[in-house]
Amino acid sequence: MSGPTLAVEDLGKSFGAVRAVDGLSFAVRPGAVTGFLGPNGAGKTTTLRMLLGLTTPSQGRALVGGRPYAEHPVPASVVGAALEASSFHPGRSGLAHLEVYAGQAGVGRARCRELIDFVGLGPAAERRVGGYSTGMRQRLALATALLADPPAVVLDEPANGLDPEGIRWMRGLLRGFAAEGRTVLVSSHLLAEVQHTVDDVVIIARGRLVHASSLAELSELAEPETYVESPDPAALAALVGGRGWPHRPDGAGLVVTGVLAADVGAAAYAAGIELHQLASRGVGLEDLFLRLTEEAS
Ligand SMILES: Nc1ncnc2c1ncn2[C@@H]1O[C@H](COP(=O)(O)OP(=O)(O)OP(=O)(O)O)[C@@H](O)[C@H]1O
Repeated sequence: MSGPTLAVEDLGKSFGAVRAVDGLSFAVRPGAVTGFLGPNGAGKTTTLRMLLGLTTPSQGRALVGGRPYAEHPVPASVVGAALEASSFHPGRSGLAHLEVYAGQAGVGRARCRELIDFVGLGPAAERRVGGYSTGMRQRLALATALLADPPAVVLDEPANGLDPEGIRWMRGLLRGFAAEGRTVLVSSHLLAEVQHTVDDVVIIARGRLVHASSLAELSELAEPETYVESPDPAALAALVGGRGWPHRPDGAGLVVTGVLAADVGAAAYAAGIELHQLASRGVGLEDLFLRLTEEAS
């Protein structure tokens, strides 16, 4: 299976005075999981809604396999989407909900039963959705997205409400979809939440693109940090300052940025400075993510 490329080109959307999406361009390739990331209110949901033909762009276009979503003969068979897990009729059972959507997706009841089991809701299939937990609703939304076995999947904050086991399950599922060649786009406001799931990242803030690359390339931007502590803090400060290394005080020691622990240790040794602590503190990707999105604000 080879999924379609999802692309937005100079996409924009205003709600009155609010510029929710502002000249956004990026592409999402098949065969990979792409994380669509940004702080709350960055414009992720609005972008996904435009990609799925649910919101009309004020500018630019959103394309699925080279054409707008709505121009596909059976759009649900091209992209399966789960945008808002709360938009279920509370009085319907999970299975009945799936059956309502099965028609649109062109599939029968057997597929609904198969999917409800697949997402782990088998025992709750006949229960009213109104009594489902957030995690159960997420699973039901996912089952709905998968009805037509689509080659592309778009999920808005799919980890919300899932417990750690559920998150692991979701991760395995998405990795499996990508391995099959499908296009997988998942939004999140936390990079750490999807860090172990995604191959690529598209980061937005205030409706604008901040960064798009593979996760590996993003990781290279994260600078190493080294914590170092000496019984002679003045000598250590003089050494670090003399080398021109950016640093800041931290507790009894210093945090040196952009320099490996081995290099700090070697310099201290050469200068005859005793160290009591020397530790690498890789900058978390989350810090980098925060920096990138804050710089854009
Ligand atoms: N229908 C609407 N009418 C007015 N403003 C809207 C509407 N939809 C979104 N917005 C505004 O557009 C901006 C982007 O919202 P959007 O929901 O797309 O962000 P998001 O990145 O998905 O955020 P979150 O992670 O909080 O869901 C916000 O300022 C939001 O208040």
